[in-house]
Amino acid sequence: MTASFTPRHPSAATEMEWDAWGTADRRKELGEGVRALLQQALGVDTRRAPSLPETAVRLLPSRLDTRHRHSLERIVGPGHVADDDAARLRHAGGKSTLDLLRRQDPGPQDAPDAVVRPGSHDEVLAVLDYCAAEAIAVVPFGGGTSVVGGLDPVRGGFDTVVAVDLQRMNALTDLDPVSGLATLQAGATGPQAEELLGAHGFSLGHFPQSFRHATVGGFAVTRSSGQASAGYGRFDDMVEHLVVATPSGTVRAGRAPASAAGPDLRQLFLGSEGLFGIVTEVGVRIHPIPAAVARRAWSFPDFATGADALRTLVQTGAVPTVLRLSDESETAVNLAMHEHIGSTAPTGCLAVTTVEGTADHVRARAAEIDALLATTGGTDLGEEPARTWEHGRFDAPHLRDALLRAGALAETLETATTWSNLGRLRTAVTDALTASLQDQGTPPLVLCHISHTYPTGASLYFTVVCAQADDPLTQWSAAKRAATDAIVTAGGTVTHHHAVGRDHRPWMAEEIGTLGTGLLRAVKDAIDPRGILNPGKLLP
Ligand SMILES: Cc1cc2nc3c(=O)[nH]c(=O)nc-3n(C[C@H](O)[C@H](O)[C@H](O)COP(=O)(O)OP(=O)(O)OC[C@H]3O[C@@H](n4cnc5c(N)ncnc54)[C@H](O)[C@@H]3O)c2cc1C
Repeated sequence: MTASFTPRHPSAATEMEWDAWGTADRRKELGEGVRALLQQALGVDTRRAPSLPETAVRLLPSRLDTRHRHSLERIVGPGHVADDDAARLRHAGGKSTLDLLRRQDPGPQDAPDAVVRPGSHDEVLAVLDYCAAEAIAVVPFGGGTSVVGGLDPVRGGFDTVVAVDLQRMNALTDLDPVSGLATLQAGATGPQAEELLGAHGFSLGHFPQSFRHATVGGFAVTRSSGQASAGYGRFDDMVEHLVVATPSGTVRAGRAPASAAGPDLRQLFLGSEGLFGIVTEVGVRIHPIPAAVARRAWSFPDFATGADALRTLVQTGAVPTVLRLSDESETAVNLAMHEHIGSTAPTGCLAVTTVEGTADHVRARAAEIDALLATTGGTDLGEEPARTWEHGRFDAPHLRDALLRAGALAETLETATTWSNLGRLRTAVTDALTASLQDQGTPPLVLCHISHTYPTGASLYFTVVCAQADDPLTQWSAAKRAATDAIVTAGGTVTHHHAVGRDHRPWMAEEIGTLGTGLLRAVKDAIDPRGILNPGKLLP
């Protein structure tokens, strides 16, 4: 701890809608033109029933008995244990399309029996101690943005399950500007972290699409990757230390700037998805707020040429802060949504680069990047399309809500592989999604982009839109299963940044092998011998 630092809390976070992404003030509706297009091109029945009001949803009754309620209140304080239906419904799952469809079920829906909101590391420890002693399952809850079923209230053989929500733990507790290090409590959301660091002239540089609501602890335990990952790295690259409350005590993992004192314990907790403990504090590398930003958009004649250009950039070391490439379909859809891009952009594949830093760094690096992309098949589209992308980059999930309300099925999935395998994997996943949904009578539109790049490979992010079938949960589950099987067969990872949760769990043994899952199971048994933490997720 830096001697003179006084911990600071940020402004309050905004709470998401119970049945949609984000807050109501950002809600979007589809224009008549888009609805007509969905009807004509995909056969979407845009006159489907309107969404269910909250008053029509029934939950299974809470099983938290009065004794447990009073005991938990004694630990976290009165007012910080909620077992009313409004709180339980808002903690019943994450924000995948399956989650949002499940919220439309009049019920009875399953939900955690109560929501517990501790205010300190010691309170988290005491809650875990109590739950282990009383055999109560615990689902750690950050921002509630999981898209892989990581927050499902799985009881795992226990009678009672509680969500432990970290929203009260959102302070900046330490800052070392000389070393470029900050310590944040795990419940700070993306905007709260930026507000706290921004007051000191720093930024975290982590901007996933879920930035507005996801938390620092959630980023760590899901190994999140933000849109500026080319420049600032994945979240797991940024973590200097973690403090974790477990049913067996406290673990502090990691030491700056580096250490050779045995295996790196941080790696056990990064990606642990709440199975090994509750992360209460995250020490992160921070950056001065950039003095300058250069933005540029490019058009490539096809995806293969564009991907090759990105590879050349990354392997040459001329890496921008943001680097992304949309395929032909995604570019065409974006053009349809933003007519002003369409007036200047040729068809093909849109790429966006931004470079951040000091004015001199930005000028030199942008010139290097521009020269490389111009000689690798890119046509310079100027700054405007890149600005348009940046402006709307956190809003796409609202479009998904509007599509779902209009009778379309819309969902995303992601993977990563080596550069040499990228084309094969993209084709395999696109074909699997198309075949599965076509067979179900709902031919899809499949869009793809690259948004995270490495010297050895890149991620692929797919967006799927089609008409909703009568049972959209079964429809999407079948398509997702086909896509994940194709990913595994074609040599991709089951997840590049969304994590495993409940949805990718059936493929975990193929991903890391049976000895690998056995090793993780042994760690779990050592830390959480009663198995109360997040049952039914990550480990098969
Ligand atoms: C619209 C949308 C866009 C997204 N875009 C991106 C993206 O660009 N990049 C990306 O990486 N991800 C993205 N995601 C996925 C999601 O936002 C990330 O997985 C995020 O890191 C989760 O953080 P959270 O605070 O919301 O965690 P939650 O969703 O609350 O929890 C996720 C998992 O972590 C566990 N957990 C949460 N906090 C803790 C803690 N402190 N200690 C232990 N366990 C904990 C939970 O039990 C759960 O299993 C997106 C999701 C949505 C809905």
